[in-house]
Amino acid sequence: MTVRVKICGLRDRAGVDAACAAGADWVGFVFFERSPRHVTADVAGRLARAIPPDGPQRIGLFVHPTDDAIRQVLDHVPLDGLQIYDDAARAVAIRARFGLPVWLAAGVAAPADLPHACAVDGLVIESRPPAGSDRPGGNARSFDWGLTARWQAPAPWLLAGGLNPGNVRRAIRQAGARAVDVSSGVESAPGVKSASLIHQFVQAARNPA
Ligand SMILES: O=C(O)c1ccccc1N[C@@H]1O[C@H](COP(=O)(O)O)[C@@H](O)[C@H]1O
Repeated sequence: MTVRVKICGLRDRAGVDAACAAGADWVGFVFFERSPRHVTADVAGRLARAIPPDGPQRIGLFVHPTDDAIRQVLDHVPLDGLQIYDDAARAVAIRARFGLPVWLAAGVAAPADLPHACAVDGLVIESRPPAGSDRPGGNARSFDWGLTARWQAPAPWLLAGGLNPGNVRRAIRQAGARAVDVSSGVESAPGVKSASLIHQFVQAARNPA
C-alpha cells in the first residue's frame, strides 16, 4: 500500500519545488490570516501555476470562509480541492457552490469525535487545538492514533496533526492511515518549510519499516 502525502502551508517557490521533487501527492495553501503559513491569493496563484501538470494536486485551506472569500481566491489561484474548517453542512454547501472536491477537517480527542457519515469528498482527521490557540490546525499537536485503528471511515481520509519525519511511520501503523498531512513537522521555524525535512517526511511515509 502506498501512503499518500500532503505537504501543507507552502509559501515560497523553494517549498513548492521541494514538495514536487519529493513526490508529494498534494500541496496546501493556507488562506487564513492568523496562520504563520498564510499566503495571499497573488502569491499562491504564482506558486500553484508553477506546479507541473503531473505534480501534486493543489489544495486551498479555508477556516469558516464566506463564499466571497473563496471566490476571490479561485479568481487568482488554480486549485484542485478545498480543505474546509467549518461544520459539515457548510462544507456540503461549498462543494455545491464551487464544484470542487471538498475535504472537511475534524478535530478529534475521543472515539465519539470520529465522523460516521460524510457528504463531501474526504476528511482530514487531526488533533483538537490546544487551549488558547488562535487557529484550529497547524499546531504541531498529535492525538491518540489508536483512535482511528478501529474506526469504519465513511470516506477517504488523511491523518494530520503533529506528524514529522521521526513519527510518521509509527503514526501510519497505529492509525491505519493511507494518507498523511503535515505542516509544522517539515518546518525549520513557523511558516518556513525545510526541503530536507519535506524529503525525509515523504520518504518515511512511503517506506514504512
Ligand atoms: O497550518 C496552519 O497554520 C493551519 C491553520 C489553520 C487551520 C489548519 C492549519 N493547518 C493544518 O493543520 C493540520 C496539522 O498541522 P501540523 O502538521 O500539526 O502543523 C494540517 O492539516 C495542516 O494543513
